[in-house]
Amino acid sequence: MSAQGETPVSRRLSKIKHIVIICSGKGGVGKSSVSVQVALSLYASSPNARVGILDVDLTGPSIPRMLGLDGHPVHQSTDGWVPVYADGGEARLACMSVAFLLKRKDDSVIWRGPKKNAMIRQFLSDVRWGELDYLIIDTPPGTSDEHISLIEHLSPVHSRLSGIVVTTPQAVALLDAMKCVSFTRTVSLPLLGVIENMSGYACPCCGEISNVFSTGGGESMAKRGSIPFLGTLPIDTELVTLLDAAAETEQEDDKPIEDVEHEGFRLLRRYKATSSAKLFGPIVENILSRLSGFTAQ
Ligand SMILES: Nc1ncnc2c1ncn2[C@@H]1O[C@H](COP(=O)(O)OP(=O)(O)OP(=O)(O)O)[C@@H](O)[C@H]1O
Ligand code: SF4
Repeated sequence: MSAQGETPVSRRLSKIKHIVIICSGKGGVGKSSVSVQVALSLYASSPNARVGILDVDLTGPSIPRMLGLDGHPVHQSTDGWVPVYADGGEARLACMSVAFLLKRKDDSVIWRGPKKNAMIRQFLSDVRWGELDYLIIDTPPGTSDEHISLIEHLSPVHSRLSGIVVTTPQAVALLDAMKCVSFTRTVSLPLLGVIENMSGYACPCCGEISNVFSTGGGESMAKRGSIPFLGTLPIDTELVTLLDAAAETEQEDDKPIEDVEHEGFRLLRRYKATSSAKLFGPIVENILSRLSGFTAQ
């Protein structure tokens, strides 16, 4: 750290207004899908919004696949790694993930803590994020090496840091979500709130929400823990179709992947008009209003 308290991370992230860490107690509750929806909704919230999404789920990176960016190379510039832009030349939605660094998309990452820590430091200090309104960070489930590294490296920019906990309504997920909340308290990470995912089922024909399993558990957990509740998301088949369509982008044999109009562009164009975006609307409103409160603090 320099005399002024600056670090390579704080210098690199100096033009980012809000950094939001998305976590979950349990795996498979939809944390990465929610991270993508937060990024897409913030991107769509204003024609000038600049958003970054950093995937630190190092052993199970799924953000590039969900954004239709699988297979895109990351370029090195004299000023560090250039992120992959989901919106091409507009450069308002930047993405970085270990998946971009793997030779093959089914290669596995088997790293111990120190190597993960070094990778996360590099993502924060060596990626040319530039000016962003929001940097969304998708993390692995639970509270692991990745979370501890993130919190440590981000400590110089703590005043711009906040978190969101994603859970499903089932008791076992809620118990793990509460452990995650307890971790955020231990490391003094202020929470924007809790999102309850897969809460009921949205009928693809009429949009009616049916409560096939339990619902409301996330909200009552938030109440009990005195944490803001950001909203519920139903099991949403349109979202799955949308993200799966993006994931299925195949590179045409005769074109370099940078020249292919990848599914990411189409996803961005389509997302705003989907019922998934409408379902996410109240949540992104709550996030924006909580973030404006953070700035005022
Ligand atoms: N609201 C939803 N409606 C329907 N399917 C969903 C919803 N949220 C997530 N899914 C699906 O559930 C699966 C798991 O989601 P996702 O990968 O986002 O979970 P995760 O919590 O990030 O998982 P991991 O533990 O692997 O990090 C994906 O196939 C995703 O498309
Ligand atoms: S919610 Fe309505 S449209 Fe959907 S399956 Fe049931 S009856 Fe049909």
